[in-house]
Amino acid sequence: MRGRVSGTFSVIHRDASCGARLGSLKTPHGEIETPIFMPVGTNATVKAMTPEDLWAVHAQIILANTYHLYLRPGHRLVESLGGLHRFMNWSGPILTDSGGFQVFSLGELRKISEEGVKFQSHLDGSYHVLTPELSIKIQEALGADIIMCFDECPAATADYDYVSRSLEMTTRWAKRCKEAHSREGQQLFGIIQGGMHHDLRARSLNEICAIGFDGYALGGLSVGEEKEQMYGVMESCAPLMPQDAPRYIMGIGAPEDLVEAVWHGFDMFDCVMPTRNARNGMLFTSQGRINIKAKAYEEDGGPLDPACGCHVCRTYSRAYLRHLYRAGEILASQLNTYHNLYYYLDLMRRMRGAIRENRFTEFRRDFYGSQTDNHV
Ligand SMILES: O=c1nc[nH]c2cc3[nH]c(NCCN4CCCCC4)nc3cc12
Repeated sequence: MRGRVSGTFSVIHRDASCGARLGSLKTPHGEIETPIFMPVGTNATVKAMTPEDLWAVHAQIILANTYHLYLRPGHRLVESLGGLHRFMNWSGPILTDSGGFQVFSLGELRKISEEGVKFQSHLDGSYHVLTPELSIKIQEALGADIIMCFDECPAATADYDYVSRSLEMTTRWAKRCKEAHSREGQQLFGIIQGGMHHDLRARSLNEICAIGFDGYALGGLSVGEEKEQMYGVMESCAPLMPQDAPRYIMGIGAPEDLVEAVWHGFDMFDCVMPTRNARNGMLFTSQGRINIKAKAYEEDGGPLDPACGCHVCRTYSRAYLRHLYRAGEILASQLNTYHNLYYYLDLMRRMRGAIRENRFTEFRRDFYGSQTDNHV
């Protein structure tokens, strides 16, 4: 069992008007400025983006998934070829999710027990058992800079008693994960559960923090709950979480969710929204979301977002992006993804600037005013 990787995270500045803070997180593959958004690279690729594109949109750290890489191509193969960084030619930091959430969102015929989760692969129906120990060994073999404890994410509809019993097992699994983890320099984050119940959240938070990890994540969110419930959990948990460790909310989220979470004092985020929406023609702009396939853009020779400095907005017209999408061209996914990730990462950069200048509360107010969400 490894102790905490000391001295990797420091809070550089706090905005006195709210919970927002500027941080620095050191990893074996580089230093990360927080608050930060992590593009999702599930199968060892951020879909439609080359590593060069990721650097160009100022990505600092990306996420990959244990469940997917274990099933295909296999963590031992990736390890034998030099690890995930070498395999995908990404020299920056990587965080891997532990697989529990994906087993429940993708796996077939799952059976959960104290040992772990039995499931059938969604790829070929083969049978597998994912345990806390195996999840840690897979993530160590992949060589991620930050790895996550194996946990259970209860459905948003789970009742109080189920959520209570589930968080207790997640705590027992977290202890097993810490016991199994031995890779020097690799950070292990704990995951806090408890559903939408503030008393259960506090219990899970105290139990996970008592074990001691290099960072702490809120799990069990963005699973279909109302925004008010999500924001309520953020508000109740942030003040209870260690001040001197990174705070990560898994699966979050839309731009407005990121602004709200940073305001409460969270540091790290991941979500498929910018990349998945891009492939569906839903693009994020300074004026809100637009649907590029709308007829309104058929003859629009202007930039996707006049306020955006990205290569796509400086080079192509909305009419061209609409044409590519309607023609089913591969370039549509590439250009749309490039812009959406640039928008997300530039939003994080703008939030860091607002914190640095103690004006994050004003930033949050102005952001809500700007998002007309016209959905045209
Ligand atoms: O409790 C969790 N433990 C481990 N990993 C997780 C990943 C998660 N991802 C999400 N939500 C993803 C929601 N996303 C939003 C955009 C559309 C596709 C689904 N919640 C999560 C909770 C967990």
